[in-house]
Amino acid sequence: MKQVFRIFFTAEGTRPWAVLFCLLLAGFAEVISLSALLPTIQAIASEGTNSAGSPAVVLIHDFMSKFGIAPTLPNLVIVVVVFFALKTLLSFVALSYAGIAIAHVSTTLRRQLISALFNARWSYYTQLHAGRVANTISGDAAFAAAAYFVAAQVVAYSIQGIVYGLVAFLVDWRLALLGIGVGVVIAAALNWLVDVAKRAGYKRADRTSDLTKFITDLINNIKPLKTMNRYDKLVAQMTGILKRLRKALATREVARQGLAQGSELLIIIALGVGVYLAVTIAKVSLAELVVLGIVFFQVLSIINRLQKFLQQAAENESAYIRTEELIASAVAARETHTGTLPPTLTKECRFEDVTFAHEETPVVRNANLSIKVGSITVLQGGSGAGKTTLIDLLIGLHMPDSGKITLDGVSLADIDIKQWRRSIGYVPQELSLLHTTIRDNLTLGDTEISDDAIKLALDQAGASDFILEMPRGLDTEVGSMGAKLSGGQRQRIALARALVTKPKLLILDEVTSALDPDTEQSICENIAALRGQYTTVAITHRPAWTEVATHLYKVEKGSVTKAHLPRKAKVPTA
Ligand SMILES: Nc1ncnc2c1ncn2[C@@H]1O[C@H](COP(=O)(O)OP(=O)(O)OP(=O)(O)O)[C@@H](O)[C@H]1O
Repeated sequence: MKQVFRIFFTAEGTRPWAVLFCLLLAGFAEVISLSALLPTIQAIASEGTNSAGSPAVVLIHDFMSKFGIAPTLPNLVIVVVVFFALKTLLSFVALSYAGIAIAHVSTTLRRQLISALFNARWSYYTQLHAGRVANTISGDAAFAAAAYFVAAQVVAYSIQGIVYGLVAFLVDWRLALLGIGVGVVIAAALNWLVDVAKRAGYKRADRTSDLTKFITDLINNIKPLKTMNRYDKLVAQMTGILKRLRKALATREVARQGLAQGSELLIIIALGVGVYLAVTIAKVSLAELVVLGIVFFQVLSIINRLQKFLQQAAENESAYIRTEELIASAVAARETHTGTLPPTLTKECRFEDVTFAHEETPVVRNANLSIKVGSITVLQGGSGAGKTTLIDLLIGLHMPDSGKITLDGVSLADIDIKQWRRSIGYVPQELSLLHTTIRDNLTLGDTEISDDAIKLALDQAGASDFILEMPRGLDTEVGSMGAKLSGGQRQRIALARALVTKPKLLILDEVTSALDPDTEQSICENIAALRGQYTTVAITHRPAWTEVATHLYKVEKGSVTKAHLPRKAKVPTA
């Protein structure tokens, strides 16, 4: 219940106080309308002034006399109808607004999540599961918005419940107390079903997330799994998750039905007992009995609906909480670069005694190296030696634990890191393309990149020929993660993507590992011909690269040493 109210009052951009104000006004209108009902029925039944002393009748008489309206039957009927219509209109406005705000809530949550994710530091992504993000963006955010709407309904019905309770007090306080007592007993008796639904809601959210994470992993690894026909054990694990999800859904449904049927039964019993006590013990008049009957029935059905909405809110609350948790974790992992200086690269990038550890494990130890502008610097070393980590430090994805990295003598810590990254062209080791066209993979949505720039980058990356042979050329769809292309074609498109913005620094991590020697040779020569224009750092063991390299460093267990080039760099004349 606490969470439900928190969601209603804190969901961004939903104007909870305006909604609450409308609902309170609606409640006030309903008190007037219902209070006018008692003298109206008395007048119709010609019961005279039997209940003239009832607080409800006093209230309505006072109210009407304030406005100079005589308490005649037609006037009373008008008050009942007008104020009931007013209540309906205000409730309609408040709940319609809350309904419209659903889209706003889900959009806001999604926007917050996307923004937080893209501003998080690199180490956060290494733990983040793509499936969880996909599940939250597509599913949980929508459920979370539903949680907000249901929370608004809970608030609306809570106010209505209070209003009816108040009217019951105005008619006959003893019976009102009895009715409210019965309502509380019914609510308490069935509350465990709300808890059951809440637990089922959390299980549903977690199992759905597990399922999405699992299936995302399987699809990403589908080729080896299918090739080796080894997916059956993993699919069996997924069946386990499906079973648990089905159980959570079944529990939720049983709890829902139990609540619906159970509360109906208890309401009928309570009404029967209430009418009997009202007639035999309290000896209320017919008019009072009718009004109390209406009020009781309404109070009990409000409790019924309130519990139903509370149950729904409890089910959906899990999605809201999980979405908030993911946003909070991404916000907590926000990159904390404070540098503001514009990056320049006219002389060199330097590593000065740089040390870095992943968690507790040292990966880079007192590294010193210099990447001269216009050079082709090759890093070589065994697997796990720390080459990619050195590059990640240069990009600013990690910050050194000690020592510093400088650009033209200025510490990277003082440089505007986003601007620095805008001047880097990067081809990662594990490359994967976006599921769109070749053109979109090159421009990455930047409409200012011209077709001429694209053509030049493709030529430099040795990708023009095979694209020209494709019937749809640049508009060819590359498939999921680029699966419709060969490994070498993907590498060349990734290289063209890095070159298309004419970066200051070109970082190539095993960029030609999937290419035949001739294609690799021609790419190396292209890069060598561009030596004056680009500063290139390449992680590679391929001889074609050492032939064009101007500097060579060996990386072993995180230590960097300068090495001699096997032979003088062969630099073709441009
Ligand atoms: N995010 C991380 N968290 C913890 N340890 C990591 C992380 N990334 C890399 N490592 C560890 O750091 C070490 C260096 O990894 P790195 O990727 O820099 O090696 P590499 O020289 O590029 O290897 P390869 O040639 O195989 O790609 C490895 O032992 C690796 O397990």
